[in-house]
Amino acid sequence: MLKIPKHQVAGHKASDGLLGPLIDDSGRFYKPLQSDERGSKEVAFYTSFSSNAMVPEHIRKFFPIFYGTQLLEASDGSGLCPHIVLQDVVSNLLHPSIMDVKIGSRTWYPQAPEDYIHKCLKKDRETSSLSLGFRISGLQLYGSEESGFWRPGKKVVQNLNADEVRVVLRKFVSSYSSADPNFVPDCAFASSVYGGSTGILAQLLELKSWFEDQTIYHFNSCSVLIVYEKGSMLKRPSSGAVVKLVDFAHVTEANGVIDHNFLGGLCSLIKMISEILTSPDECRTKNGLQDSDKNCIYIGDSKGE
Ligand SMILES: O=P(O)(O)O[C@@H]1[C@@H](OP(=O)(O)O)[C@H](OP(=O)(O)O)[C@H](O)[C@H](OP(=O)(O)O)[C@H]1OP(=O)(O)O
Ligand SMILES: Nc1ncnc2c1ncn2[C@@H]1O[C@H](COP(=O)(O)OP(=O)(O)O)[C@@H](O)[C@H]1O
Repeated sequence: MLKIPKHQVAGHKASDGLLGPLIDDSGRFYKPLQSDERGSKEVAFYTSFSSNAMVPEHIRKFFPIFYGTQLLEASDGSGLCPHIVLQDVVSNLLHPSIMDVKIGSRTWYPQAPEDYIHKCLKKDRETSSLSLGFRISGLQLYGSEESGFWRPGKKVVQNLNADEVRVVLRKFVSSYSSADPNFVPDCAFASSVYGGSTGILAQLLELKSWFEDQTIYHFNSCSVLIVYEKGSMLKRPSSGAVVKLVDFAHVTEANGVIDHNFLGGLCSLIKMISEILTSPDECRTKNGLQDSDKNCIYIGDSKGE
């Protein structure tokens, strides 16, 4: 049976009669094709990517598996609508902590209509995209059985400045997560989630080495999803943290040109995560009290939509 995903952190959502993705119990994620060219462009990307022999095999793990398209009853009640059928990358997780990081200081693509470029430019300027080369588009952090999930509002998350983004990347791997403004990130899981030979940093570096070479696609406005199961982390120190790329509605052909925009944003994210690994204690003062100026950035709760 199709249902609304519980763990979707950004993008168009299926609720209140709106068109959005659906999932089922078999581990598939059904993303409806938007009525303009965005849907068909995303299908075209997945079709091209799936059969492109120039894409190295080890890079495919960074993309959800593509199972074609399927006509399904749309979530908004408008009737049958084609959906892109994808691997649901969080289907095997009970308490996933998820971060959607939109990569690139520029989220528009050169051939886009002028009004669309203006809309994107405005968002890029008002968020950390311009200063950092990426912005957090959506976030959910699992705290504990008692506190459940912390899902700061979409606009609040997107409008974080560079310093606030730094703190959120620390909170993402901390043992406690909440909207409490006094919450000081302890980075307790930094080494097991971000670090290690298979952790997030290693995966991002592997992806980066491909982006240093690949001149097939420009991944405009595409996101890196960072996911790990915190529930199990509380019991055993193995996070199974993964990086997946999502949202290919604005991918364009690279025509032999490096995707500098994506590569630059990726390098910036890598640098920030590396810094957390080299100084995980930065958020704690020597006597254990919080440094309220620097570390206790309150990023609101789920009412901030
Ligand atoms: O707010 P809007 O109306 O610009 O909505 C954005 C969408 O534009 P649309 O309205 O469909 O043309 C926009 O769609 P496109 O990327 O332009 O296809 C995104 O869904 C964006 O969400 P996110 O930044 O990817 O998480 C959406 O942004 P947020 O709602 O997350 O700000
Ligand atoms: N394959 C997937 N499996 C699980 N969740 C996904 C998948 N693709 C996207 N999502 C979730 O949906 C959100 C929005 O996806 P996205 O493709 O960016 O949609 P939109 O085009 O509406 O912006 C992501 O932040 C993530 O939470």
